[in-house]
This record gives sequence, C-alpha cells and structure tokens, in this order.
Amino acid sequence: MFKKKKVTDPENFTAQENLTEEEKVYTRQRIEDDEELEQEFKFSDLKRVAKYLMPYRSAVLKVLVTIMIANIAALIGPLLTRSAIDVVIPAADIPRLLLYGVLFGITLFIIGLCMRYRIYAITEIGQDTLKDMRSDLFTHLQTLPFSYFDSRPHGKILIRVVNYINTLSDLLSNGVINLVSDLFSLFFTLAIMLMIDVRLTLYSLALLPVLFLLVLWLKNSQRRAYQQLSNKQSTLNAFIHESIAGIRITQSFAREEVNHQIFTSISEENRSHWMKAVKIQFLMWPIVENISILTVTLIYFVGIRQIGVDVSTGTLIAFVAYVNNFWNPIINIGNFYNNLITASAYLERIFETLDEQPLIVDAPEAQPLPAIEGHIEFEDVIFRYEPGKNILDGVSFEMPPGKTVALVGPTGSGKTTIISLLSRFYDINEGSIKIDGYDIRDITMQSLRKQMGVMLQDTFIFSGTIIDNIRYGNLDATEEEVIAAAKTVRAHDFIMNLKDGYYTAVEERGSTLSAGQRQLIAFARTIIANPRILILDEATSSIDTETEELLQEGLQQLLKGRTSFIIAHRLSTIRNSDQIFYIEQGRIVERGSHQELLELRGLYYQLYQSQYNQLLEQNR
Ligand SMILES: Nc1ncnc2c1ncn2[C@@H]1O[C@H](COP(=O)(O)OP(=O)(O)OP(=O)(O)O)[C@@H](O)[C@H]1O
Repeated sequence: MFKKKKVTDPENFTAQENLTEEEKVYTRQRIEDDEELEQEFKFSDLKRVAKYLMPYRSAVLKVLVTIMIANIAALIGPLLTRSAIDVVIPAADIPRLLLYGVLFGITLFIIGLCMRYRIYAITEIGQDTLKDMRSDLFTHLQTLPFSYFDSRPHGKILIRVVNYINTLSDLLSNGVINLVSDLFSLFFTLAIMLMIDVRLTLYSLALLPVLFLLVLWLKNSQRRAYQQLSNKQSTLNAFIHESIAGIRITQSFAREEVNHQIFTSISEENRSHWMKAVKIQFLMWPIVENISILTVTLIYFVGIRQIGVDVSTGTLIAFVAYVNNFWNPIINIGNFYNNLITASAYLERIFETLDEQPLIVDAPEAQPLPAIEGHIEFEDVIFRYEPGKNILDGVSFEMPPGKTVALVGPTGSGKTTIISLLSRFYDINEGSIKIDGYDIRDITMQSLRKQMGVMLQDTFIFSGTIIDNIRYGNLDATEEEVIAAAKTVRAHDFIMNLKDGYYTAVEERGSTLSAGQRQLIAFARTIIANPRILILDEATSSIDTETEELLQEGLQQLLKGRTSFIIAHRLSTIRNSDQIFYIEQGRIVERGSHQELLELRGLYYQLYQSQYNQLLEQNR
C-alpha cells in the first residue's frame, strides 16, 4: 500500500496503517486528505464489470456476430488483391478484374454497415451498463450509516457516483466488446498469414515480445499516475461542493479571495497530475505504432529480397495488408489495456464504495415491529461515536406511551445523540433500547422508522414543490390531507401567499423560504406521517414568538397521544412536557416535571432563571 499522503498539518495526521479496524471505520477524512491507494490491479474488478454486461448478453452476442462478419469481409480484400496482381492483371482478364472490383466494393459496404450497427449497439450497451452500475451505487449509498457520511467530505462521495462512473463509459462501451472482436480478428488474420507464408508470419511476430515488455514496464507508473489523479480530482470536487454548500458563510466572512487561492492551488495540482498521467498514457500509442511500422518495414525488407525466389508481388502486398490487419487489433488491445489501467484506478473506488458494509443492518431474524403504543425504555445505554470517548455514559429512563419528555442541557451534552439512537441511526455500544418491550436491534429498521416522526435541527427541503415536500412524510396523502396537515401546524396561510400556493417550486435546502417557513413545512411533513413516536430537535428555534404561539396550538394537537421527545432551548416549549431530563456530559443528572425541577433548585432551575431573566431583559 502506498503511504497515505497528507497535505496539511502533519502532527494531526494519523497513519492509517497504525489504526485498529474499529478506529479505521471512524477515521475522518478531510478535503485535502488523499484516499488510500491499493497498489495491485485486481482482475476480480474486471470480472465484476463483466457481470454488469450479463443482462445484455444477447445484445453483446449480436454485436460480436456483426463484428465477425466485418472481420471476415475485411480478410477477403487482400486475397482479391493478391489474385488480381499475380493472376488476373498479367492475364489481362478484364471481366474478372471488374468482378473483383465489385466484390471488393461489396466487402467495403458490408464492413461499413457492420461498423455503423456496432457503434450504435455498443454505445447503447455501455450506457445501459453504466446506468445499472450507477443505480447500484446510489442504492447502496442510501443504506450506508451516518458514520460513513460523517467521516468524509460529501464531494468525495459525489464524484464516485457521477464522474468516476462516467470514466468507465469507454471501457464498457468499446473496450470489453472490442476486446473479444479483436481477439477473433487477431486469430483469423494469424491463421491466414500462416497459410500464405510461415516465414513472413514469423518475421511479423518478431517485435511482439518487445511490445509486451514495454507495456509491462509502463503499467505500474500509469496506474499509479491515474490513482493520484483520481485523488486530486476527488479533492477538487470536495472543495467545490463544500464551497457551494457554504457560500453564505464564505460571503459573510468575505473569504472569497482565500477560497480562490485554495481553489487555484488544488486546481493546479489537478492539472499537473493530469498532464503527468496523460504523458504516460500517450507513450503507449507511439510505441505500438512504431513497432507496427518497423514490422512492415521488416516484411518489405525480407519480402522484396525474396520476390521472384519464393514470394510473389501479390503475396507480398497481400501480406503487408494482413500485417496491418494483424497490428490493428494489437493496437486496439493495447489501447484497451491502457484504458483498463486508467479505469482500474476509478473502478477500485467504485467497488470500494459498493463493498462498504452498512454498519447497521437488520438482524437475521429481525421481525417487523407491530403497531406500537410508544412505550420507551433506555437501560444503561453507553454510546460513543469514536473509540475512547463515551458520549452517552449510562443513560436509563422509561417513558410511558403518549407522554412528552423534554431534553435540556448544555450544548454538546448528548441530547441529539439520545434521539438519534432511538431511530437506530447508530448502534449503541452497551445497554439496550426497547420500544414496547422490543429491543430495537431485534426489529427491522424500516418498521421502526416508519412509526417515528423525526424533525431534526437542520430542516431539509428537497427540490420540488411545497406539496411534494409535505408528502415526503406519506407519499399516498391526498391533496386535502396535505392541506389539513398544513392547517394544523399553521403553515397553510403562508403557503397560500406564495406564488403558486402548494405547487410553488422550492429549491434544494429551501433557500427561497425563511427558516421558520421551512420548519412549518417540516411540521406538516411530520404530522402527515402520523407517527406514534415524535422527535422534535430544536424544532421551534427559528420561529418567531408570534408564529410559535400559532404553532403551539398545532403542536399540542400533534403531540396528543404520541410519545414525544422535544429538544428545545425555549422554556415555553418545554414547560408543558410531562417530564424534563437535564442532560450533562452524557448523563441524565436531573429529571422531573417543570415544577419538581424548579423546587429542586438545581441545574434546571439555574437554566430557567437565566432564560427567564433574559426574557425580562428583552421585554424591558
Ligand atoms: N457524528 C458525530 N461524530 C462524532 N462526534 C459527534 C457526532 N455528533 C455529535 N458528536 C459529539 O457528541 C457530543 C454530543 O453531541 P449532541 O449533538 O448529542 O449534543 P447536543 O446536546 O444535542 O448539543 P446541541 O444542544 O448543541 O445540539 C458532542 O461532543 C459532539 O461533538
């Protein structure tokens, strides 16, 4: 394995090879971190690519037959030429010469027709295969745990699904199929050459070992160059992706100039690695061309000296045509090999992603969770995102169905973590979490998550319309149900004021909506899913006091009869909860109703006092 190269602060760099398996899973990659490189080219990767062609085998077969017809037609031409030069022209047999001309024309027509079909069919097969591979990659990505996405820049994931797959286009559309056809044509041509003249055939093969050695010599440096190039492309993509996602912050802090400098330097690295890789790749083609020209020269050299002895002029001319026929597939196979080496650098990344195991999978005997009431039990739960640092340190509680619990506490104390564990976004390290007595590791994740409504801090709006976004919670909901849900959470009025009402188009992340509006939409999305367990993380933080008052009413409707967890910093939201847990450093240090905790005069009391005073200040 090559050593992982790090561009930034070397002190922060942890060499991958010194890490345990568990640590490797959690090691984070930064934008400028290069991904690890496998040195050996794996032929199994090629087999996996071939598997993607299997569904299209009948189309592949048709193309191969077409290619064989074209090859056979191409072999006839030189035979006609030989006979014309050696026999027909000396005999001045004009009708036969004309016939040969027509036959030659027909072979060219057949070749043209076959090539036209081949180009179209091969492109179609290639694109279909790419589509399948991309779809597999995308589907697989959706099953991967949050930790996978937490541990690397998203741009580095994106480039695998889009660009790396595209680089395989040529390999799949032309490469694999042409390889078979080139091997056929090589075999046929060689057979005819041997039939015509064994000695000249052996001269034609004389330089092949030189080519073979050169290709082997180039292979490793070419592969390494493309692996490094793919790393640089990945870094560039990650930087661009992050810059777009963070554009507001960039502009607010006037960081454009600095970002531009970083971009220029990454871009320059990309360019120089590209040039290096291409230089090595393009060494191959002139080498093959030169060897083929040298071979033809050799044949002329030997052949002309033998003319009149045991080689006829027609044989020599036909032979040279066959030598070209023979070298064409070799050049193609050389190019294929070249493409393969290039593509293998990308294939490795694609298959690495496909082989990434979802950390959280349904247990083999996992049962679907039946319709639940919403009884929740945490028993001595210990959890860490990374080895060595417990984020939750023995959390235990029991929640009867239909009750509301509010989680409060300092930032970073573990509130969001508790609710993430409930949806089994991460697996706990010790203890158990039970819903209606079912350990959540013994039930299917889908059946668990379907009965939960989660509203996270970062309300995500998908590109589409408002109605699409609300329907995300329940794809079968009718328009009336969507409107009713929006009315309950008081989103209806603002939606009706938009240009096209419920059919107003919104962009990804909902940048055309205010933060409060985005949250109202998320409320509607959650209510329409009608979950038994409700999780609201800071859900009301961006809603102004007036809107929040409106929303409280809807929220109470939403909470009714559901077991609910609310993480809110606003006391107005949590005061009505049945239970309040004060979380500090991954432990529940105080629990009780609002009144009980005030009487305790502990941490919650202090929090309440400080917020209460703040409110008084604001209202003064
Ligand atoms: N994906 C993650 N990977 C590693 N550490 C994480 C991850 N998410 C959170 N943490 C760490 O876990 C701790 C608890 O985070 P959590 O988000 O649960 O806190 P919180 O109480 O919800 O905070 P806040 O009130 O600021 O939202 C923090 O120290 C945080 O740095």
